[in-house]
Amino acid sequence: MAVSEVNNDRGELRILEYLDELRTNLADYIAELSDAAVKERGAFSIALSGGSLIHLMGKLCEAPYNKTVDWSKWYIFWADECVVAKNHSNNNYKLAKDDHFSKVPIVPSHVHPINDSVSAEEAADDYMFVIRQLVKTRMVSVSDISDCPEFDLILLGMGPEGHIVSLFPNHSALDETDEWVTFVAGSPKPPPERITFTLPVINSASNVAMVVTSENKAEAVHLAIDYIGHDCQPLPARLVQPTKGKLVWFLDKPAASKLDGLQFPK
Ligand SMILES: O=C1O[C@H](COP(=O)(O)O)[C@@H](O)[C@H](O)[C@H]1O
Repeated sequence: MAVSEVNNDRGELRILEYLDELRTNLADYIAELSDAAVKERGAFSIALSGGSLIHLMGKLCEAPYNKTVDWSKWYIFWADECVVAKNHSNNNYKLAKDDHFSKVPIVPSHVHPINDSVSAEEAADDYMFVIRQLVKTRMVSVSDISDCPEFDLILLGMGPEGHIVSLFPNHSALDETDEWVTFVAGSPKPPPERITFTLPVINSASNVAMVVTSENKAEAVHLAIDYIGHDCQPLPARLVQPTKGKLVWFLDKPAASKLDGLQFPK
């Protein structure tokens, strides 16, 4: 059973009782956005995070989506990446490829992993350059209100302390407004070196999905959605506020359990 409610300030909330329902709902959502973007402009630009999100989008490799989605029009990016080799278990590209993209007919040249053979700082610069080329050819749109790329969809997970991509609470990378991609050294969650989209890029996307499951994230979900106090720094997840785009939260019941005023039908 699903509770779907719109919270004007913090986007649309889709709360699913069972993980299997969440997986189907998420696959439907991604497939619909892909269809719409391909119809409108002939391409679908999607940026992924790592972690549990990748397993939760697994239904896209199954029927009917494996046959109905126009994979040849997908352009795939990573919203964050650990600075480790591509065959390392912490590599977000490897996770997505093993679980997902090796199973559907994506065009290999449309897949844009982060360079793993240079330093974190160089990898961030290099990735900005890659995205800039795709913006020039309009495979990635450009925002008309910032000079940022406007991805059709950015998929985000969230850590139990409210971090998104590799933007951690109270970290200076949260304040980065000049660069599209930045690097993080000494990440509180291993591995220590990462590269990440910055908030202006996330907030310039046409669609942003926050996909969060399990009870250990319930407090951070509450703070990111309900909390309006001014006495402390907001969680990174609360700073996800697309300027013109649409924000949708996909939550399971345990992750949503601390939301104010939430009632599941009996
Ligand atoms: O460090 C990271 O963690 C978040 C959340 O991961 P999860 O496994 O708890 O869902 C992930 O979205 C991000 O890409 C990753 O770098």
